[in-house]
Amino acid sequence: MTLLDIRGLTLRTTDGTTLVDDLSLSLARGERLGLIGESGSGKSLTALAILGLLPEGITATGSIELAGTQIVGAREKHLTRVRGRDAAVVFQEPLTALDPLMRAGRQVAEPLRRRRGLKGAALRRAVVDALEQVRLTEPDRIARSFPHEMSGGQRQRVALAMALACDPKLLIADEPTTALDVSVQAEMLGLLDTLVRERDMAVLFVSHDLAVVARITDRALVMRSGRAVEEGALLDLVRSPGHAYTQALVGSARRLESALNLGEAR
Ligand SMILES: Nc1ncnc2c1ncn2[C@@H]1O[C@H](COP(=O)(O)OP(=O)(O)OP(=O)(O)O)[C@@H](O)[C@H]1O
Repeated sequence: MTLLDIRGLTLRTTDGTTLVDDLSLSLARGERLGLIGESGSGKSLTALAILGLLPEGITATGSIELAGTQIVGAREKHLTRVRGRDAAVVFQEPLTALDPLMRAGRQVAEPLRRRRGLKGAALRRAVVDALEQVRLTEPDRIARSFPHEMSGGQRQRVALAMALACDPKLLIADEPTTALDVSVQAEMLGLLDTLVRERDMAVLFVSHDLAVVARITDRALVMRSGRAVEEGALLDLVRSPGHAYTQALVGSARRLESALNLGEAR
């Protein structure tokens, strides 16, 4: 069953510049897709458009149907219902999602309270549970900490806990590990893979790094200058890129060998 269906999505600035041009893609429940392309190719804007979170001055035309709701042109009231329940996002920089002045526990509590109507002791238990699920040791201490008192990896886990809190059908991960150092990055990708598998969630994984995408998904769409240039199985894209741009991406993938090995192991 189709969960996300994007048809002819075009994103333009008010001065008429086209940033994403006639993009179409679809994702079934539980399915995973990588969105690959170099910086500026339109990946993040596409991810934001799915949640109706486009920045001021950028307008969308075309269609984005998410779990039966048309997102393009939807009222904020409808979008609020969709966010968290149907789709949630984890960004590259967890500080985008986290309020620097609020303890982590309160931030994780917010979606749980709003969506599940939990309060008091039940809410406190759910917060600790959510922090444990993202494998944060000492969840009680983390719950009492402010973002600046945590490591980058811990902050990203808290952001992931918030995104997962309402059990969304689709998790959009926009370069969620790029800001982390390599060993923390590998751990985070492993965790993401496990949590999403356990929950049977669909994933749209945005990255410029083929090796990273290969850890999470085996199908990808390649974007260049706002357009989809190629889509297919990651292994096929790596082994026989049909488009010169994909070829260049593959050529520049520093850890191509590991991408292939991981792809084969899946
Ligand atoms: N608020 C904005 N107003 C005008 N142009 C924007 C805005 N946000 C992004 N853009 C432009 O839209 C294009 C696509 O940006 P987008 O952030 O989607 O790319 P990306 O592929 O995600 O790149 P990165 O990996 O660097 O995040 C870029 O040319 C960018 O400069």
